Parts: sequence; C-alpha cells; structure tokens
Amino acid sequence: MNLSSLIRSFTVPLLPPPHSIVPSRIDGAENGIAIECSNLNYSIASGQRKMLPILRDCSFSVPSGQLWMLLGPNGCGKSTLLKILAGLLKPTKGSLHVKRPRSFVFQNPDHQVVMPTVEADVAFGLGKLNLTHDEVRSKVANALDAVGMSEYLQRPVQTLSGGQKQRVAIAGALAEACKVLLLDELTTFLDESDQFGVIKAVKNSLGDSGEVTALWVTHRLEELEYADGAFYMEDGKIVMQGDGASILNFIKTRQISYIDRINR
Ligand SMILES: Nc1ncnc2c1ncn2[C@@H]1O[C@H](COP(=O)(O)OP(=O)(O)OP(=O)(O)O)[C@@H](O)[C@H]1O
Repeated sequence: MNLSSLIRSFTVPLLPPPHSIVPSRIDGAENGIAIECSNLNYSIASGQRKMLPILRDCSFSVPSGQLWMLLGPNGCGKSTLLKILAGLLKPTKGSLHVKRPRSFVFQNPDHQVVMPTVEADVAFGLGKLNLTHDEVRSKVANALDAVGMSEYLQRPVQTLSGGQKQRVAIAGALAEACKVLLLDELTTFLDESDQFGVIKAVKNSLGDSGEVTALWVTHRLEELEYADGAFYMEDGKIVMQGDGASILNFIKTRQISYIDRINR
C-alpha cells in the first residue's frame, strides 16, 4: 500500500489539490522530464515572527525513466525536499512539476504495509478504480513480478523482512501505475541482502519503458553505483549534481568527516 492510497482512504486530504500547490507550470516539464524544480524554498516559522530557512533555491530536474539519488549530511533537507515533491508539504517559494501519479515510500515500511497479506496490500489502492477481479489480480501479479515478490502473494505481511515489506510498498505504487517513486532512506536499517533486494526491485520497476522514475534518498554511498545521476545537498542547497561516480568523488574530497560518520 502506498501513502497516497492511505491518505485517500482514511483521511480527508491534508493539502489542497496538487494543481493548487504550484501556481505556475514549468515549461517543457513533460518533455522527457519527470521531476523539475525551480528555485524551491521552504521555511518554517521559528517564533518571534522569524522564518527558519530549510530549503534554499533548489533547482534541478530528473529525466523520465531514471533512478536518481539524493545525498547529504543529516538535517540538510533531503526528506523535506522529498515531502514537497510528494505534495505533503507546500513550498514557501518556487515552482515544481512532478509527473502523476507519484508515490512516497517511507523508511519504516510498517507505516504503509498494513493489510493482512501481500496480495491484499498491493491490491488496496486499486479498490477505487472499478476494476474486475481478474484485472486486479493481473495488476497485482505484474507489480509483484517487477519487485521480485511473485511467490509471496499469499504471505502474511508480518512474516516479511524489512526489505521485503519495502518491495511490497513499491509494488503497491506500481500497481496504481505510479509514474514517480519518491523513496526516503529505504535501506538505512536493512542488511546487505535486503538492501540490494530493494535496489534491484527499484531498478527493475523502472524497466525499459521510461514510464517510471525514482528519486532515492540515501546515506549509503555504495548505492551510488546504481544511480543514473545524483544530487548532493548541504544546508538546504543542492551544491553538486552529476553521475554517481562524480558525486562520490565530490563527497570524498568535500567532507571526509561525512564519510566517517555514515560508514561507521
Ligand atoms: N517541522 C519542523 N520544525 C522545525 N524544524 C524542522 C521541521 N522539519 C524539518 N526541520 C528541520 O529542517 C532540517 C532538515 O530536515 P530534514 O528531515 O529534511 O533533513 P534530512 O536531510 O532528511 O535529515 P536526515 O538525513 O537526518 O534524515 C533539519 O534541521 C530539521 O531539524
């Protein structure tokens, strides 16, 4: 199950409809670009009528069909940026375009994989689509196949590992024809085998169609080799973007202490 389904099913919308979040469209955003932001700012009130800037003039784009990663020290604003892209927070200033539907997957899968079985969880968001039983089964089967979980169809979700639950959450998004996956530190608490299971599932979900795009927040530098591109943030700003190797090199030369901290 993905966050959008949960919000739609159990709560009233937390924010105005997506089209009202962004007053202006970015020209050309549909031309092979899945995510595009221009001078995005986000500040919070910090008492005494002061505003505390969290994001400062973030501008970037992610091409359709690619896996991009977002890295940076604790507290630099990665999750905040992802939540804005998901429509969970409203930017203070700037404009953005994100292809729809989009799904946000949490670090802790227990927050969104909540139905009794894998099949029920992946099918949850399809309930609103007026599909036949066979259509639902087919969409669930295809989504589970994409994340390598076909044989887990009838499994109770509480018997899954953390990484398997992440893959079920991603399958829920894919079943709903999600175009953009926003993935927030999925692998932080996973062991190596679950970590690479989830990365492989995301890469496989992107496939060759160019239809699905993923933005992946991570602290684990070894994951950069799977990225088509990456951004590095500091203090609310995007200070570098490039391919995985150049970002890795940049981090190494920029912040030896950062490497020490996240690899300890
Ligand atoms: N509602 C809030 N009130 C006060 N400060 C906030 C709020 N939300 C975020 N912040 C602050 O904004 C900054 C960015 O937070 P964010 O969670 O986006 O960072 P992050 O890069 O994802 O960090 P981490 O890697 O530790 O998850 C942090 O300093 C955080 O304390």
